[in-house]
Parts: sequence; structure tokens; C-alpha cells
Amino acid sequence: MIELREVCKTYNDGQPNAFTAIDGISLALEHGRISALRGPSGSGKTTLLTLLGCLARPTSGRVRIGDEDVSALPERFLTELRRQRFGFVFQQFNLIRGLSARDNVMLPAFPLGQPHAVLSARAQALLERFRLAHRADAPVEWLSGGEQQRVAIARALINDPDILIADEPTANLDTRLAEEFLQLMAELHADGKTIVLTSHDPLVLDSGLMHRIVTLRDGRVVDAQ
Ligand SMILES: Nc1ncnc2c1ncn2[C@@H]1O[C@H](COP(=O)(O)OP(=O)(O)OP(=O)(O)O)[C@@H](O)[C@H]1O
Repeated sequence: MIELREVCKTYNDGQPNAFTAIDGISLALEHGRISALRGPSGSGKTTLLTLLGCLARPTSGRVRIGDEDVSALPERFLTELRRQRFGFVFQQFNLIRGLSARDNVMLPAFPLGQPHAVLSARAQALLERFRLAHRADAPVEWLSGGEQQRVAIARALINDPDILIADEPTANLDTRLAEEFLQLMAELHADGKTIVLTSHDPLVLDSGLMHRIVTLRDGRVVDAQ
């Protein structure tokens, strides 16, 4: 369970330009499920995702991942927790140009200090799983949008996280690639992964694959089916 209790996030807290993007959200997302956050632009979806993914701390309130209250953890423990438990897929994929697909996939695993050959084999296996083995040595900028996204998903999985976080994952994809993305999410759900994503995309929201759809407005939950 990922649980938020009375969570607020205020940007520029205490300054004249303070802005409360998340305004007292309590929410529990079950492990092993696919949950979507939706809502108008500026409603706080990305901010909420960063709090759920321990990329940012709440200004007030509590975030629990399983049994652990992570809102109180010092930064280095948070970094460790992120590495071990979370994989992130960003809207723009955030791949490093000039590096091969395989090296991009390996990147999040480098700080864990495993032998290069082990990591390389694991990255190759993930690329194979996503039908990209033949592109492993290509610089990522040579890959198509759909291929780049599969590299980004492979990279998110390199440390075998149990929680996958994705921000507007289909925003840059055409219908066929968005459907392919959903197919991958269904497979990862079958593997037992917990998936939390933000989306405006009816193709995602109406796919029938989302176990929970949480609607935000003005930093509050207005509906949580
Ligand atoms: N670093 C920041 N500093 C100040 N305000 C911010 C910051 N990041 C986000 N905001 C503001 O917080 C609000 C929520 O932003 P957020 O990106 O979470 O919304 P969103 O629902 O994901 O929007 P979109 O669908 O457009 O991506 C917005 O009004 C935004 O301008």
C-alpha cells in the first residue's frame, strides 16, 4: 500500500509567491494495482506523482510506502528507497543522447556497484523482452519514439523495482504505440508490479486496465473510483 495522509505540497513555502499545489490529500493505492491520476492541467497530478515516488517531500502530512513512513526519512535514505523500490518513466523519456540504448538502461543501476558484465546482461535481457535487442548498441537518438519509450521502460525496470511511476506516458505516442504501451503495462501488472501513472489520454483512462482512477482538481481529490 502507498498511503498519503493529509498531504500538502506548497511550492516556495513562506515566500510571497507560495503556491499550494497539493492541498490536503489522503489516499491509499494498493500494491499490485494500476492506478491513474487524472485532472485538468495544473490540478497537481505531476506534483502528486513526485510525492508518491519519493522524488519530493510533502510540506506537511505523511507518506507511507508499505510499513515505512517515508516523509520523515533523511535524503540519503530516500535516495536509496527510490533506487530499490521505484522505477520512473518520464514524459520526455529523459534518455541520455550519445549513449547506447543498453547504456541508458544500465544507468540507474551503476550506483549499486554491481559488476558491469552482470548489469550489461540484465539490460540486454530487458531490451530483448521489449523487442529491442537489435537496437542495444545504437545511440538512443537513432531510435523511434516508440523504441525510445521502451528503452525508458526498460531503464525503469533495471533495478527490479516493485513500483513503476509514469508521468503522461502516452503523451508523445500515436494510437498504435499507446496501445503497445498499455500492453506492456498489462504484462508488468501480471508480473506483480504496482503502477501509478498520470494521464489525460482517454485511450489509457478508458482502456479498462486501470484499477483505480483518481481525479484531481485544484490540488484535491474530487473522485477516486
Ligand atoms: N516548482 C514549482 N514551483 C512553483 N509552482 C509549481 C512548481 N511545479 C508546479 N507548480 C505549480 O503547481 C501546480 C500543479 O502543477 P503540476 O505540474 O503538478 O500539475 P499537473 O496537473 O501535472 O499539470 P499538467 O497536466 O499541465 O502537467 C501548477 O499550478 C504549477 O504551476
